[in-house]
Amino acid sequence: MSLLEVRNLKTYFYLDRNEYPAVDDISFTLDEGKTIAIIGESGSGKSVTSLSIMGLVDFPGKIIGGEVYYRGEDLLKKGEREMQKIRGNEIAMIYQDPMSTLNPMIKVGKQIEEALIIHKKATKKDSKKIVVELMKAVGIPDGEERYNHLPEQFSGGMRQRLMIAMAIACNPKILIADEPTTALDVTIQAEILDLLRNLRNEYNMSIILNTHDLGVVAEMADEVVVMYCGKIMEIAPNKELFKNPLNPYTQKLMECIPRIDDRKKRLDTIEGYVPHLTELPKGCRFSDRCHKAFDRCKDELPELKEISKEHWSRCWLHEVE
Ligand SMILES: Nc1ncnc2c1ncn2[C@@H]1O[C@H](COP(=O)(O)OP(=O)(O)OP(=O)(O)O)[C@@H](O)[C@H]1O
Repeated sequence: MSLLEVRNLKTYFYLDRNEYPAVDDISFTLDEGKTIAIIGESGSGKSVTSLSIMGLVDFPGKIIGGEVYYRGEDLLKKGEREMQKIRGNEIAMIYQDPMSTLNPMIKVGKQIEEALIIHKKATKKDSKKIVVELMKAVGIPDGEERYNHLPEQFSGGMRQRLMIAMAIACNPKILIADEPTTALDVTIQAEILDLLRNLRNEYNMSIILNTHDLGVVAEMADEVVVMYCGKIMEIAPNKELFKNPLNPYTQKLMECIPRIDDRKKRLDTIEGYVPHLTELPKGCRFSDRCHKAFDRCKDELPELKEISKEHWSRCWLHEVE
């Protein structure tokens, strides 16, 4: 049994009496100790997928179908109380902007401690010791002293480390990292990725990594899910995907991989733009921008099919090749 199994998940937004399929019937599994990367341009549904797993989708969004099995139990059937026990404790999330998680008015040590006191019923004395250890584990020395500092006294990279310390405080089985390095400069990005990799190995965590950055994917992921406009376009093991991208969308993303001397360039250089959910093409969602599209692509949505072992792709080209 996989640690996490997302099955036919559908999360739609409801605006002006219309429904918009932000996440549209997606399935994937995550095994213990593994990292799955979800990639795709802005608006493809990566964050909404993560929020759906965490039970954090708010109005006007709604999960309207599917299952999210964690250790065999469907999280979508759990009430808010049960989900509060799971969030932070079993599945934790880090975001692009640490200040969305850190309270600017509260000492950082206290903030990291909170989860330990709530979920692990740790005493004040024990928890302070654990917090100092956690700070050390994420690369913040002098924890005893820095425990009492406010978030503003830390640099951007250090705040990211604090957020990671908060996320791993209860030793979660799954860490969801939503664009964890996008806002950081290149050297700090590399340090944070190293940290995540080390923590994954040390704590035997599984990671769901949302990113635009294929360089990050190549270094971190065991498996890759490529999303576009709410649909999975391709899934494959990491090496296989980079060696043999089957879907024209993935191929285009790969063409946009920044060169080593230009790492900051992001993946938004495919010609055209991601259609808004209000104006999705009738057929394949990528058909308007696809260099290989033909008539059928404009009219009918292809299924996601296993083209070779563990390598799935959604494209009519596979039927004619
Ligand atoms: N609160 C909301 N109300 C309406 N639509 C929303 C809301 N949140 C997300 N969406 C829509 O859902 C779709 C998926 O958004 P999502 O944030 O998951 O994309 P993403 O792949 O994570 O993009 P990014 O890389 O920019 O974070 C987008 O079309 C977005 O406009």
